[in-house]
Amino acid sequence: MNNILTIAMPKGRIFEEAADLLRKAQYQLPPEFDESRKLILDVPNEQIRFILAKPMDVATYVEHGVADVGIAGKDVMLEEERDVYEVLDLKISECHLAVAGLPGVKITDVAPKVATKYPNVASSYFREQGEQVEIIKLNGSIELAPLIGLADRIVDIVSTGRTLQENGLVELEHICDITSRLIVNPVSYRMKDQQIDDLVERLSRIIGGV
Ligand SMILES: Nc1ncnc2c1ncn2[C@@H]1O[C@H](COP(=O)(O)OP(=O)(O)OP(=O)(O)O)[C@@H](O)[C@H]1O
Ligand SMILES: O=P(O)(O)OC[C@H]1O[C@H](OP(=O)(O)OP(=O)(O)O)[C@H](O)[C@@H]1O
Repeated sequence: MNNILTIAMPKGRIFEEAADLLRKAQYQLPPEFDESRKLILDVPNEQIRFILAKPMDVATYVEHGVADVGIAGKDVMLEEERDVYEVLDLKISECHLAVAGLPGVKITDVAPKVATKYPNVASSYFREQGEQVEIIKLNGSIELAPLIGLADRIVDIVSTGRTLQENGLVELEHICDITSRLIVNPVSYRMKDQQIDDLVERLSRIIGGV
């Protein structure tokens, strides 16, 4: 194992907040970080490499050890059980998972349809509630499903509530709060303990506001 610490960064909406956190923790970031289309970026004269992945895939890179650490939403961690350590709540990209639907609709089906990007989270939530449902997996624009008659309800991320509101939907049940987490490959944690402890400590100081 080499001495370069590879950090898997999620592209998309977490990216900016995560990069800000690293900058505040005095990490030097690659000069072309914000505007490049490159997917592997090294920091000159530092033992750090960044890879840019889809948010849903970050834990896959970390689990397979091609990235030592990564930043992933708790929603992703709940949906796909991964053999990684979740070491720090970064308290960024705050949102929550909720059940939503059209207001005032009485569901009479034995197994109402639930559309979601999170089939495992949704299945276990309704199982715990003792409700039988049929899960329909979608990859985005989840709010469309009840509007067009594909599903009776949805399980999705809510942040400002704007998407629900503008589509005439209401939140019915709060499932859990979501933030982004720092995740670590178990072997890397043993082999690169100093670099990873340093990262955790520096980030903790920023998150804790010290
Ligand atoms: N509206 C939101 N507000 C705040 N955080 C969000 C919101 N939607 C998602 N998140 C968090 O950000 C993470 C990444 O979301 P993002 O939309 O960038 O990726 P994605 O869902 O894979 O989108 P896409 O498939 O369009 O790339 C999610 O896993 C979740 O933790
Ligand atoms: O409460 P709000 O602030 O409106 O945010 C919630 C929306 O954000 C996410 O969608 P995203 O923008 O990632 O698009 P998607 O439909 O492609 O998943 C999520 O799936 C909701 O649709």
